[in-house]
Amino acid sequence: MSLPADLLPAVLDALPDPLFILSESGRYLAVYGGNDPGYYHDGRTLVGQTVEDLLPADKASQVLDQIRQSLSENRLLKVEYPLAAHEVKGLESADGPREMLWFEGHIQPLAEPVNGERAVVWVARNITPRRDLEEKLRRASVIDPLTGVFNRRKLLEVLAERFGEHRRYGEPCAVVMIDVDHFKRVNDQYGHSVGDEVLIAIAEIGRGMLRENDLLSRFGGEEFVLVLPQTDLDDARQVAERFRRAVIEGLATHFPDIPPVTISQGVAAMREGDTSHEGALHRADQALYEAKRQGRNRIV
Ligand SMILES: Nc1nc2c(ncn2[C@@H]2O[C@H](COP(=O)(O)OP(=O)(O)OP(=O)(O)O)[C@@H](O)[C@H]2O)c(=O)[nH]1
Repeated sequence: MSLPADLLPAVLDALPDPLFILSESGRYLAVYGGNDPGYYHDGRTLVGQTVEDLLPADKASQVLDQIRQSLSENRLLKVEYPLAAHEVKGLESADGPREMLWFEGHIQPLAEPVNGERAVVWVARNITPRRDLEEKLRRASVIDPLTGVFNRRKLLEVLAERFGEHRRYGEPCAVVMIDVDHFKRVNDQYGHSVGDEVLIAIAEIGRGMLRENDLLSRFGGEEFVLVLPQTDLDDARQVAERFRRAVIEGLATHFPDIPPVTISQGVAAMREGDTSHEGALHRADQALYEAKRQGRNRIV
């Protein structure tokens, strides 16, 4: 059984995702489907105009390139791109989502020219929820959920990168290992949730005082690691000292009812002879151990 031919326009209009017929020169020749304003704006007003008339210059030129690529390779081309209604002339106040959306475009050359010009069928699917989820997962894979600073996995990734730069270009890089002193007592006397809040506060204090390229990470438990690119041992020691003071002051303000909480820190720098990033990390860990041994609340 085949569908009656006169049903075809209704079918095209019922397509869940919008379908554009675009000429090689970027003119919207027809628009079908995509009628749900929860996902799409009504694109019928675009017909007759070109992508250069309607889109910001960089996006228009990207669309033209993609149309030409699909035509010249004569194949289905899949692309992903962000676009917001306010970027498309004529759609600024149309019904539909207002935020920046992500689309997956499927571009297929048409077998026949239209008005003497080659053309493509461009189906645009709103994939914003999927992109949002991907972004959340990407963040979750590198962020410590309690404190919001980077996790150990990201730390090791960045340290390896920095070590590469150190070995190739001699870029200095310092590592500071930080451990909360007598943290078990905080947990035991004031409860685990107060302990958690102390860790969150330390992370916040750290984030507030670091440079953009510095990386603060939670190594595990009550241990944090700072990576300081372009920093030698002396400068790193000064950063650690500022951090030590900031933590004491910050925690005293946040938690006036608990005795002062301090941190011990081990500082090390990448150096010649290191065969991996593990070298500086290991020395920082040993220095931290020594700081604890010497009585805590100090930097070695
Ligand atoms: N609240 C809280 N406590 C944690 C977390 N992770 C680890 N801890 C606690 O951190 C404490 C670490 O204790 P220890 O390794 O004995 O060290 P410390 O008491 O800090 O003593 P020093 O390091 O020797 O100064 C343990 O009580 C752990 O349960 C966490 O995510 N939240």
